[in-house]
Amino acid sequence: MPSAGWCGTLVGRRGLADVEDGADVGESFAAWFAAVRQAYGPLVLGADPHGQVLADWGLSDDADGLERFTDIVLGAAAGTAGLIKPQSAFYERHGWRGIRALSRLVAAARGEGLLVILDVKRGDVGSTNDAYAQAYLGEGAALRADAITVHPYLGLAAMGEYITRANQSGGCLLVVVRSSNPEGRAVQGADAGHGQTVDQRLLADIGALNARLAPGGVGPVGAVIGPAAVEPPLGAVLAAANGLLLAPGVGAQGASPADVAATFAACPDRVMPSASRSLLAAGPDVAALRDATARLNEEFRALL
Ligand SMILES: O=c1ccn([C@@H]2O[C@H](COP(=O)(O)O)[C@@H](O)[C@H]2O)c(=O)[nH]1
Repeated sequence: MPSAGWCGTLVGRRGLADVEDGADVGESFAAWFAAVRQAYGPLVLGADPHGQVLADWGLSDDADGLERFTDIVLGAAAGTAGLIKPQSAFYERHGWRGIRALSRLVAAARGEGLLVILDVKRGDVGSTNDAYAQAYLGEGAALRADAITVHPYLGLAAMGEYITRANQSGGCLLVVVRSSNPEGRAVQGADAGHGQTVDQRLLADIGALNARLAPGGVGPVGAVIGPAAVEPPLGAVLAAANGLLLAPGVGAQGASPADVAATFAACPDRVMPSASRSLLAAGPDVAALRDATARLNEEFRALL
């Protein structure tokens, strides 16, 4: 799929898959992430049109406001960041018009060569997961993203269609393993037997999946891990998962770039730190938002 290119640096996407120096970035999300990380840094710009953000930007909290929000965020992200993460909830609350705005954002961002992580946190029984997977991942998906987030409470084994589609289309499935909010600990830190907590067990299972799908490489199944010093530390288990790691909670929820570096010291090159409200506070001026994004990306680049 041809893309508009960013400042002449990254000139293609999966399918064309070229970078300036002629290296082949390959077909996978992981390969494309490695390329954008090198070009811009690992930061994910969170595109969350909270009511408060829209108000602060002088936009209406309706579909028109979402469309304007989309133009500003796209203008700031293109050429500054390699990844964008819209949170579906903030679009869904405006019904079909909100979904239309989200669809335009996702398609336009992908067209600009950005990797789009749609934070939609699905997860159901297998037959319903199949339908969600058809909606978001792979060729012909109605709202096609490069990656989506899912909850594993109904079992990783029920997620076959997400994984197949992500793997076949160069996408990524991001499983919520250790969330950024403290309320998640009661479940995520529970004893899963064999001396493992639930989050450790999930990472081990993700590692087994990736070992089968991408032996020796970074596989299509990743994890969502909050960047906080929480017991037990995940360290080597994170590295052994052999997947990409989305780290939300930077800024507004209190995590700093140093916290991210400490949490992911075992595999810094696989982390995708994400910030929404703290970055959006720099808007609505496109140049100011772009500068804030570029600065945070540089900070992460120096640490990870
Ligand atoms: O554990 C998680 C998983 C996802 N999120 C999402 O990330 C952003 C955070 O926004 P900030 O404004 O940077 O706090 C939001 O979309 C959450 O749904 C998370 O925070 N924690």
